[in-house]
Amino acid sequence: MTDNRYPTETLDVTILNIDEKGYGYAKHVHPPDRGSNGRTLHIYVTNVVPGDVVRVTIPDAKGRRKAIVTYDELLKPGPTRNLEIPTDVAISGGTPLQYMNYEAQLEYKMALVKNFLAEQGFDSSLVQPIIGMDEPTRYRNKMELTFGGNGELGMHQQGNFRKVIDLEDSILAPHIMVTVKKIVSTWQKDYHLPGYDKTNKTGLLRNLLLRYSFATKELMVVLYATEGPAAYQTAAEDLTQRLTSQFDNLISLQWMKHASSGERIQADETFILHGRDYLNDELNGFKYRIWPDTFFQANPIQAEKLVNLALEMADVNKDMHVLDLFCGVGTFSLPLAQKSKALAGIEIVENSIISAKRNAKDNGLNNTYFMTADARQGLIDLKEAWGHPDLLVLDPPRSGAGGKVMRSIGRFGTDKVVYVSCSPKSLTDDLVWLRNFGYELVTVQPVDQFPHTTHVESVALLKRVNSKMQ
Ligand SMILES: C[S@@+](CC[C@H](N)C(=O)[O-])C[C@H]1O[C@@H](n2cnc3c(N)ncnc32)[C@H](O)[C@@H]1O
Repeated sequence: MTDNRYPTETLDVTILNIDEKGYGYAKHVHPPDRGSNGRTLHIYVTNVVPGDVVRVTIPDAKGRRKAIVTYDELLKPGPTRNLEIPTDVAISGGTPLQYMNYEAQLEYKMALVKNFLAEQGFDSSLVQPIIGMDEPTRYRNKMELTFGGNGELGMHQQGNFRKVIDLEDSILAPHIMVTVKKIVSTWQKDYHLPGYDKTNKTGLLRNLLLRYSFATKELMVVLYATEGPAAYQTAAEDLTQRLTSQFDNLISLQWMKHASSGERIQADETFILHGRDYLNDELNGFKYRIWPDTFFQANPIQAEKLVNLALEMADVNKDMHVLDLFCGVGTFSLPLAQKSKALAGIEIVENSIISAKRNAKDNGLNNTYFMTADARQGLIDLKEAWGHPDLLVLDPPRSGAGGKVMRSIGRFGTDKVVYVSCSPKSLTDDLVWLRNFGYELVTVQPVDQFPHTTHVESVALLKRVNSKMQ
């Protein structure tokens, strides 16, 4: 029911800045009157850049303090707007910065890293100029698409997890993935297969995972559905035919049953429709086997730079024992092992450790020791099983390592720590812990791992300057 005291208002506002989630911020102070008492309305707008003047429609404007909206009309573009991108393109949650020119995106990310560190009293001049991409498009080796309830196949709308925007094309996806997407969408329509409706929890098709190795050219296609393929035999065979006839490099086509209502993409049962269940990839000259659920760096061009930076900061030699905490399938471990005396890796996902061991073997490395464990417990057990490292490299998930793990690292007391982070906020929080244990921040190198998104990766080097224990 509409509240007549607070009618819908149309406002022309100027975007002041872009927040850390990619929303443009504008504010509107209502003129003092009976309805609002001069109250400020904070407006968060999608698809904008700083300085844009946009017209927005806000329901119940005077009754709110905050509104998240998409603009109706761009009245004047801001100075950093990339005018080559059409302004009427609906934007998915994946690329909130795509309307900003690339130089400005890099500046925005530099400022994020510097500001988070400065807020906690670190010297922001230690932050080196960000390393961007020469060609910042179509860089992803993995795309996870979602089927919507109305025949869409694409990405979630920014700020609305229930709405899927059909993906005609994506600035992030290699052309081959866009072609696969089109074939799968046509196939879905031809067989009238319903997409999964998250609200009613009905429908068949849930997600489409695409992996493509730029190095080996191998292509993997994985379909997630609420049922297995048995009742859809003809459709499944035809999908196989459509894809294999188009792509000689399709080395894996899998149908995964995912029956539970949980949002996280997962497989209760695997059905291989074509080829094998993994893909071969390469990074920094090392070979990796990647399964559908294996974590692997998604931008290989920037990931190679990241690994090289970590190696440079680590400055390892053949006398050193190195620990790679949160090691995954060994992206940092293998290059570190090649240059050191011995390397240990700790990781919580058992399949990743199985894969890391195999990857070490496939690459002829025999000085590695991999352990499936939670980071904190792993640090305790490692000393017993393997000894004390000279250097610790860590690459935790976006949420950071957290206080308990950082305190354990502080007590562990290696002379040098190389911290690879995908969130400047959690990096800063974790570095505060290390500072309390007598570590000094030497340098921070941001890397733009994901152009057009708000994410920024950083590699930080820390040295222990006193052994003060907390
Ligand atoms: C950002 S990824 C880095 C992986 C690896 N360094 C790479 O580049 O491929 C973070 C890794 O931490 C692992 N992880 C998450 N929580 C963990 C925990 N509590 N203990 C150990 N590993 C954990 C994840 O499974 C994931 O492989």
